[in-house]
Amino acid sequence: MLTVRNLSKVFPPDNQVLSQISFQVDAGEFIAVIGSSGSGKTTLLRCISHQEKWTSGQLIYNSIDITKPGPWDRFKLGKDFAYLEEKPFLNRNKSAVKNVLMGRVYQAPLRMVTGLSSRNEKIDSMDFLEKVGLLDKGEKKVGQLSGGEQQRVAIAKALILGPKVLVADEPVSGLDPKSTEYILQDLKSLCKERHMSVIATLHKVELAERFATRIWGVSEGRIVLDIPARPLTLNEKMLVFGQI
Ligand SMILES: Nc1ncnc2c1ncn2[C@@H]1O[C@H](COP(=O)(O)OP(=O)(O)OP(=O)(O)O)[C@@H](O)[C@H]1O
Repeated sequence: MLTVRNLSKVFPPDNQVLSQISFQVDAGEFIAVIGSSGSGKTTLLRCISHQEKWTSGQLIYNSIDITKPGPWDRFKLGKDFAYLEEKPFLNRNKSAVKNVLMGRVYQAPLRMVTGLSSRNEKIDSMDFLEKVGLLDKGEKKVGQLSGGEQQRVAIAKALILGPKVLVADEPVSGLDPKSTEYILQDLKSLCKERHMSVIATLHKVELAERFATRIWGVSEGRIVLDIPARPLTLNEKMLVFGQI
């Protein structure tokens, strides 16, 4: 479904952050990306989701080369790829339902500007909030929700366009164990039930081992480990993190 060949990224003037990365992602995979701070995980995710320009390499999505997307490809990418930043932008003064609807900006830009939404759109938005266990908080202002709840609103917002690929940078960083469990379980179910692919950085190895279907270990801008998810051996941890 998604193929990357020889992705390299150099930040000017000469900071080579990713080197010759290649991989293939199938529908329904939940890939956890682990690695030390500064190894290039965020840059990799930003490149995959076209948040960052590639220095070289090729990106093929469903047999189409989208390395340098034109306007139509960009529109399609906006629908099929969702990028969830570590600190996603949410409007704290608007309700959870309204925030989720803002994820529809591609489909109804004018309505999003005017702030009006139809009854059906509201129901759609509530459906997605229900999926992340937040239906009862739909009318609350986002600023009044906990960090974990806000993250779940951001996930619902990312999901409302029905993406095929969700790229998430540290979706559970700073969250308590219960919210962490809830969100990762959610993502896992979405992969299984909707055949969505998730590529997410996770700072704790045991979370990657428990929830993902595949683990990538990134070190110095390369994927040095690519295995079906299972408990890592000490050698594998050393390969990814160096001396531990
Ligand atoms: N916009 C940028 N301009 C220049 N250098 C950058 C830029 N973004 C990232 N880098 C550099 O790329 C390297 C990798 O950063 P990246 O954020 O991808 O690492 P990471 O593995 O996600 O780290 P962390 O776990 O701490 O978030 C770092 O040395 C960083 O300074």
